[in-house]
Amino acid sequence: MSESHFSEGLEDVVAASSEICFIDGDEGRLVYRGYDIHDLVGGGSTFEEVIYLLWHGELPSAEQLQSFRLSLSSERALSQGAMEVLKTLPKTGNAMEMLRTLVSASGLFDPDDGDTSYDASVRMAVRLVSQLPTMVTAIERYKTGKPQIDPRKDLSLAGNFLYMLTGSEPDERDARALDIALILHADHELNASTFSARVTAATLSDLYSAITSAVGTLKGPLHGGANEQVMLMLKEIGDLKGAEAWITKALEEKRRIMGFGHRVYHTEDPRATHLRRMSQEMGERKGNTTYYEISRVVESVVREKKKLNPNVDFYSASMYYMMGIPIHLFTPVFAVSRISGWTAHVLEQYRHNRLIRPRADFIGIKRRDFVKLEDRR
Ligand SMILES: CC(=O)SCCNC(=O)CCNC(=O)[C@H](O)C(C)(C)COP(=O)(O)OP(=O)(O)OC[C@H]1O[C@@H](n2cnc3c(N)ncnc32)[C@H](O)[C@@H]1OP(=O)(O)O
Ligand SMILES: O=C([O-])CC(=O)C(=O)O
Repeated sequence: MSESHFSEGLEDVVAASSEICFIDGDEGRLVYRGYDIHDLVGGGSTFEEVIYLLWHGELPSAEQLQSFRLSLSSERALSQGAMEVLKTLPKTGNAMEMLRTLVSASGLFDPDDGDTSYDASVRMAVRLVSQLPTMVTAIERYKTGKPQIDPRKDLSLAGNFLYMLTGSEPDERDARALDIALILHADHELNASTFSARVTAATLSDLYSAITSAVGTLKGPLHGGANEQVMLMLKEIGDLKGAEAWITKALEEKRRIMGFGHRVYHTEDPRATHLRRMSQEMGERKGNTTYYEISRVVESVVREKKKLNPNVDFYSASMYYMMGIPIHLFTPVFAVSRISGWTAHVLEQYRHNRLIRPRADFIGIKRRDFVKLEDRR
């Protein structure tokens, strides 16, 4: 294979055709099924509407949305089997690893398990989107030794997540902020986790297997795991006074600054534009803008010295933190949103499937004479 065929990290390689999500990396546009995320957020769309849009290609009518919400909210409870599996996991375990395990285990308890039809996969997708928030909050309550809380059907997906996490009636403004964050994280074309879901689906493996692959891929700090690393960095910086010196030194030491840079965007990530404003608003409402202000200093130094823009993970970190979400749940919350995109992509893969199997640019030794064990030194 010649070198010209090879792109390190598959940069700019087109690996699938898709109708779901369009990114213009030069203009900084993110579009779900033709709708710009700025219009969805500004127009008062909801995460449930966006899930419907990603799956069906159209925004729902009021009637369709009502019945869609009902179908989602009636599938929120985890299976007894999945709850039993949770109890066997170490309480100190990494929350994303626990989520990956619960997703995988839930497949075995799904009533459609073993049914390889497309319709069964759609029913599984409904269950997964509905149950991921329950899995994440069940993990947190298990880790902290708190009693489990049954999901409520009358709340939005975002509101019910906050209710199950805290056990109290969610603040409407917090629920809407989370709802917007879920819209913003819902899909992003062939990002690493979606790609891994599609690779698994393309072998005609089941939806749970594909999503288990995706959760494992999202966990990494170069992908969804970056939001937790951002918050740990902001806490290490600690106060506004030392922020500029801290980040300048980190850049001098050639450290990778989490929450900055992107493979596709060469300009501001359009999601960061919303999340910057939301981080400020959340900080002001909760009476502490320190982490927002530190973030602004970090952003301005990284922009000036490295010409790198913040990505979706940078301002979501301080926004979630001020909302009271524990740092180790930031990436699981990303998964609560991205499950909508993952499932949309897996279903699209099933509809037009071909095995995904690239080649490697082999740089090892191609032929050697075998040496018997007794003759090796
Ligand atoms: C939801 C998401 O997945 S959004 C991304 C979340 N990940 C992060 O925030 C982690 C930090 N960012 C990064 O590591 C990268 O920008 C990535 C992984 C997102 C994209 O990386 P790539 O397109 O592969 O760029 P790559 O890693 O090759 O870096 C290119 C150059 O920019 C530099 N660079 C890129 N991002 C950063 C960063 N965040 N901090 C410091 N330098 C950086 C690299 O050091 C490299 O410099 P060099 O050529 O002098 O060695
Ligand atoms: O697209 C990517 O490579 C990463 C990203 O921003 C996302 O998954 O939201």
